[in-house]
Amino acid sequence: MTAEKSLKVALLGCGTVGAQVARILLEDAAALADRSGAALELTGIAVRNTASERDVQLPAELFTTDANSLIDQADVVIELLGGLHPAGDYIARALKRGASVITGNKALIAAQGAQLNQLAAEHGAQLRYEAAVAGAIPILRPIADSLAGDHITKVMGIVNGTTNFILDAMDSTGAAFDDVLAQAQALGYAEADPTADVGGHDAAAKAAILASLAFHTTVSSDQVHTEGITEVSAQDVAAAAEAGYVIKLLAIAEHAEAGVSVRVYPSLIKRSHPLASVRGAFNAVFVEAENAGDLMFYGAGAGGNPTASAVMGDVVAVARQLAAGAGLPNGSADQPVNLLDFEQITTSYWIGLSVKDQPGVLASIAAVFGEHGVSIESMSQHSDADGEGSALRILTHRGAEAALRTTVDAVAALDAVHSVTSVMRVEGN
Ligand SMILES: NC(=O)C1=CN([C@@H]2O[C@H](COP(=O)(O)OP(=O)(O)OC[C@H]3O[C@@H](n4cnc5c(N)ncnc54)[C@H](O)[C@@H]3O)[C@@H](O)[C@H]2O)C=CC1
Ligand SMILES: N[C@@H](CC=O)C(=O)O
Ligand code: NA
Repeated sequence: MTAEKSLKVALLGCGTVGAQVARILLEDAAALADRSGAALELTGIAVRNTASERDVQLPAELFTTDANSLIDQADVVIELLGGLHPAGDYIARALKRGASVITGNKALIAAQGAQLNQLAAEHGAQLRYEAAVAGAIPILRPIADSLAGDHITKVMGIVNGTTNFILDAMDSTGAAFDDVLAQAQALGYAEADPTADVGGHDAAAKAAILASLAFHTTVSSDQVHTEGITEVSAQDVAAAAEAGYVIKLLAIAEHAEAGVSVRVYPSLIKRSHPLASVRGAFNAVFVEAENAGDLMFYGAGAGGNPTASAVMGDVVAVARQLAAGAGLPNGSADQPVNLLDFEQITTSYWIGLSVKDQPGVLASIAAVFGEHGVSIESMSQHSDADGEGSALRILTHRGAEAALRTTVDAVAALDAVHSVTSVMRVEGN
């Protein structure tokens, strides 16, 4: 079948993801036209340097440094530059012209998604960003469309491939943090500035987008409590493994009666939990909804080809709408929600202590927990590596974050305690 309509597609960026998107647009042109109902004509690729060497061979005449001219003649703009500027300006320019936009830029959407969605709606354009969260995994459309008739109560998952790759390698091979990060960068998983990955900010942007769609509201990344994995040591990983746990960087968005909480932190989960088996740069997202119950989405969370697949899914969806001449409402109604302070959330703690090996120590520590109303689920004691004292590991029942923190501070102040060697939250118990 030959498509009668033709849509001009402008691509901004030809890095890890952009190059694969260009390849698919050119290689799969016939199939894409069939599925879209319109031929997708790649009119140009905006880059910084037209003469740069690239991994994918693409026709030289497509490259330009003039992004604005490309945007100004496009029906569809694919933004794969990353960063807030100039990506945000280019997207706004396209939407104001009524051109639809596809992006994988979670940092931008988590910061300015509400304004950009508004701009799209005002100009009858579409803005789609499935690639921005959990790479290839279809997660935003299931949340925004398939579950639109339900009430989502919780979204919890591993949404950063780089940190999962690092934590997995530390767990399975005992590899050092820096070596594994370099591998993740070479494989195209990491952000241009990898501190966005290891500092938890990339996952926080994704958590904000997930919470916004799941709870029909606007949550921005600066409202997400964010802790990265830079403080997770090889000793933490080994101690967790010994106790039957694995450490994962989790993004959690919860809608309870008291309000909404959105947070990212490294967390212990039991080895038997499905999230524990998410290896390498894979991602997995659990969604709990009132009527649907529990759903799990799993797949490649990063990398050029997987992410390009999500981009292309959005391109075809947009093209179908444009070919059919139909408009599509963007996102869902913005409802105000009460965002909880991080101190108000409930979680359980796994605490490692180095203590003096003398009578009465356990009783004094247990007393502090009792005084703060935090109950202990289990406690184990081993000799310290240096034989100077004892290593204690305490798992608490769920309690308010504020109470757990004050308890740790009070325990640290005890004479019998040399140091607090690790504090980590436990999820999925
Ligand atoms: N790599 C991955 O696994 C994933 C990436 N993403 C997102 O996709 C987007 C692109 O990511 P990657 O392809 O990995 O990044 P990248 O760094 O490999 O590619 C970006 C390209 O854009 C170019 N660029 C930046 N600013 C420019 C400008 N002003 N004008 C022209 N060219 C410019 C850079 O030189 C680079 O070649 C980012 O928003 C990223 O967060 C989303 C999901 C997964
Ligand atoms: N840097 C990100 C890329 C995908 O979003 C990651 O590691 O997950
Ligand atoms: Na996705």
